[in-house]
Amino acid sequence: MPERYAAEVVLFDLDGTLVDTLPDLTEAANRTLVELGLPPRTQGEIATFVGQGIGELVRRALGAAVAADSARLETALQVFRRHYAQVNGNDSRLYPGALETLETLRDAGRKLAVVTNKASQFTLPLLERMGILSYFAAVVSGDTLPVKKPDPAMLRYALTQLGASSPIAAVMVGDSRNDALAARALEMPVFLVTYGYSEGQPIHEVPCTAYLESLPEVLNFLA
Ligand SMILES: O=C(O)COP(=O)(O)O
Ligand SMILES: [Mg+2]
Repeated sequence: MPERYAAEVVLFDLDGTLVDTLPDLTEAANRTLVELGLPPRTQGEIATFVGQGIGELVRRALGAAVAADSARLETALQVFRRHYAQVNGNDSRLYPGALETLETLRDAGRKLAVVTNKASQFTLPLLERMGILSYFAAVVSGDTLPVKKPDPAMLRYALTQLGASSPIAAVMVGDSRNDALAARALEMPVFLVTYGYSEGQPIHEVPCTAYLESLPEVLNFLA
């Protein structure tokens, strides 16, 4: 029997954990690259660029040489925002079991929050479009605070918003080292899904409380 955690709060990462956003991120990135006269990227490449927000995604997609030109980088970011606003959600899908997991947690009286490095202009419409916005009592996005994960401030902010008594009363569920480092800085248990993006790093190299092959497995760890 695994150890069980009496979490009053469950914090969820978004991209690669709740929702497979890679098709739309790839489409927006490639529309951006083509518009700028640069070669498109494969979905596999883009997967390794996701995790630290759209600024990092665009910088990595451009490549180091082009991204070193700050004016081009800024233009590319604006172009990406325009394209992603158009496609955000078109081909994104909830991962198997995500909806059922949120339902079960809510029905058990736990408070849920999204803590994502995705910019808020994209986070809220995506949650709405996936039909899951109403499950969350708080949504902390990549531009809500001056810092992003792995800085633990985003998690702390979510706990404050939910009125959680302490980080020990919460667990985090994510797909990358950014999630793991942020949670571990607060000594919060952290579960990593093995189907996400993990910025191209083998997920089993990232220390965590336990790995989840599917989202509903988190229920086995909650008291
Ligand atoms: O926007 C990103 O790069 C990743 O977002 P996430 O924190 O929901 O994985
Ligand atoms: Mg993620």
